[in-house]
Amino acid sequence: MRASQEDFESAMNQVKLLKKDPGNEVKLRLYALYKQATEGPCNMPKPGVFDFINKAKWDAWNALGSLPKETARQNYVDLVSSLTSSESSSQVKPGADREQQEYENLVVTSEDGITKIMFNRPTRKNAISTQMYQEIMLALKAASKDDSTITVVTGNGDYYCSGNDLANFTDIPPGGVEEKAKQSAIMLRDFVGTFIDFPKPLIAVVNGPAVGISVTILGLFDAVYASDRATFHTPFSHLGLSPEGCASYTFPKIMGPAKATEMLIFGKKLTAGEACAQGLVTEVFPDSTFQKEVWTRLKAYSKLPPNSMRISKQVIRNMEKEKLHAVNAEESSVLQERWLSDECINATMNFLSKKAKL
Ligand SMILES: CCCCCCCCCCC/C=C/C(=O)SCCNC(=O)CCNC(=O)[C@H](O)C(C)(C)COP(=O)(O)OP(=O)(O)OC[C@H]1O[C@@H](n2cnc3c(N)ncnc32)[C@H](O)[C@@H]1OP(=O)(O)O
Repeated sequence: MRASQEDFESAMNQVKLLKKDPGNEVKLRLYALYKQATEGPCNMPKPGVFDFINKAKWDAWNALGSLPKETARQNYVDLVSSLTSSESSSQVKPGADREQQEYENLVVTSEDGITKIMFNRPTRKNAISTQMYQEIMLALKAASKDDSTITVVTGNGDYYCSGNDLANFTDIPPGGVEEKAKQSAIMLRDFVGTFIDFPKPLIAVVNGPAVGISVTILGLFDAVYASDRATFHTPFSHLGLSPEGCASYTFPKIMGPAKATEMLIFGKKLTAGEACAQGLVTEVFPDSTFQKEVWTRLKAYSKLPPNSMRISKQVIRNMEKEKLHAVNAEESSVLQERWLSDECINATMNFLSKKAKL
């Protein structure tokens, strides 16, 4: 069942009762979802650049694109529910393993045996900044030790994730671009390694389009549920790059070398249905019932015996671990060179100077 008007109104009241300020990103998200749910797609003229507050609100609302009113209403109710439950769980067990760490770019909640890690930069289509890579690693490490039985990764807003934040290329340290490439290769290897070693069932709830590294690492998840609005795009050649996230190994295994070539070399964008037919996605749901159906199923899975699930995952995955770490190291080292290539620098500059989009 979808969130009713009554659920929506009750969520609006609960927001007023929040004890803790949820922070500007979340408040903007609530504003945008409220406007989308009540008025539909953004219909206001874009405020001037110096009208900071209204520009931020406009950006947040506009970022929701053509998200249907009902989905926005549901997402609003879900977001409020995650805020209120994180407040009440920290009241019930302060200082215990349910304690929530503060993240700037993620919303992490733990409820019903499920830890949910939600990418939370909707105005940037959830692009992964350097800080966000670190936060995702921290959140996964915490989830591996908490008392939840399964861990879910999802996105806030109309996108699941638009991949690496291309602005990461502009933050060059005193050691120069070579030093930046070296540090980035280490960070990338650690980031992907955290997924390879994750001990519990790891599930992606792909709520919208997914790009780049957010697609490649899906090969390291245990199940991938997608809305029929989701697409899967790895435009590495267009960006002068090469695959990461172990996709050079997992994708040919999952879908066969020819289909993997179309995605990883030619940058073919797959619909959710195509990705499911090729084995990258477990199941596709209509967007209108996506959240409801997926979370009902996940709640049922989270009640299965946790040790049995962990051990089964080990049995399924452990034989591959050594190979996956070797692939990860090789992909990261190849990328370290690629980032310094003219092909990559030109593609990134074209995007950042707004001359190109995917
Ligand atoms: C020296 C070496 C340093 C290396 C550091 C790297 C570290 C690890 C790297 C790991 C390897 C990962 C590889 C990848 O993930 S490759 C994929 C990269 N992603 C992209 O190329 C996507 C780029 N974005 C787009 O093409 C479009 O934004 C998109 C199609 C996703 C959406 O288009 P739409 O028109 O719907 O929305 P907007 O473009 O208006 O987006 C809203 C604002 O968000 C900004 N945005 C979106 N995605 C990104 C992104 N990936 N990086 C940076 N910014 C992004 C977009 O620019 C808009 O901003 P403005 O409102 O300011 O215009």
